Amino acid sequence: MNAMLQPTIESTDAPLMVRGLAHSYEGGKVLTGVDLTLAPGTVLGLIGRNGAGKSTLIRAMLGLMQPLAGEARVFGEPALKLSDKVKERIAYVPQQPEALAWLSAEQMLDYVGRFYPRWDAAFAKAMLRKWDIAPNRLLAKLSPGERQRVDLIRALASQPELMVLDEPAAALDPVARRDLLREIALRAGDAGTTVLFSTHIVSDLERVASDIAFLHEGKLLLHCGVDETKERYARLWLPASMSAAAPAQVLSRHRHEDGSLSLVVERGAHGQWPEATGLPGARLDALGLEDLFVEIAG
Ligand SMILES: Nc1ncnc2c1ncn2[C@@H]1O[C@H](COP(=O)(O)OP(=O)(O)OP(=O)(O)O)[C@@H](O)[C@H]1O
Repeated sequence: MNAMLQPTIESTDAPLMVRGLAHSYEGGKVLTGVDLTLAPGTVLGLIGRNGAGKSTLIRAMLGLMQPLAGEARVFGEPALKLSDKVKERIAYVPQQPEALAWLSAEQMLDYVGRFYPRWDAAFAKAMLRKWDIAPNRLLAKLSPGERQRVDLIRALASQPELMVLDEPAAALDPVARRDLLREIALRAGDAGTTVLFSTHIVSDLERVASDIAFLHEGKLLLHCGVDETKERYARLWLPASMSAAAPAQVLSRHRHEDGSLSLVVERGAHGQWPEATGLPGARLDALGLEDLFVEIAG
């Protein structure tokens, strides 16, 4: 094989790796060429507007659906043909868990636990108590938030090397959400668990994620360290008289009624801001994560 075409060690061993992932539904294109490699121990927060394609990306990454194009690998194996050995190392919690709804919470956890060599039955029991789930209640009779809690307990108790959570906090109350974030941080810190979770809640990202990726218009933007975003991106405001000097490469561009421009700009390879930031009358503002997303997606 041509050395140039050989995959790097990083991409072949990565807990998750996708290249050129593209998918469309009847309504149109959702993913238009997504590349992502998750290094071991990363806690990646995937953010994007409703309908941006986060669930589709997650499902394609894990081989739960076949994308129209592209490649997805989990611990080096093709996602669509994962061996049982790799499946044991993964826990996935969908946005709306529905599986095994005819079992009680305790029955489901006992049953599923048999498939995981590192299953922590004591943890599962303790979490059911802590999160007020009656062990003998049927999953089908639980509220969406309770159902989501049971599935999160399942994921955590399996002590996976890779945990993928699709909007895990969506139906959780603030106390359970805080517990979950603490568990994620603990697992990532102590056991080096790799985590990917999608969310709309920027403060959750700031609390627990090491990295963020923003899914927008079918592509991943801003895939970088959470702390890095504040250093790397800013809002440049240019008065109308200077708008012709706006840089061509920007992440977003809004023209105001008075002709002035607001642009989200990025530092160059050597850490420099675009030249236009030095123009008389130009203003560069720092952006918090939430503002950054609103500027780009709004
Ligand atoms: N099975 C399907 N058939 C047709 N369209 C679909 C299907 N699944 C998703 N879509 C559409 O694809 C787009 C992306 O959906 P997806 O659920 O991946 O987005 P999301 O970012 O997870 O959204 P949300 O944040 O609202 O959960 C949406 O417009 C959705 O309506």
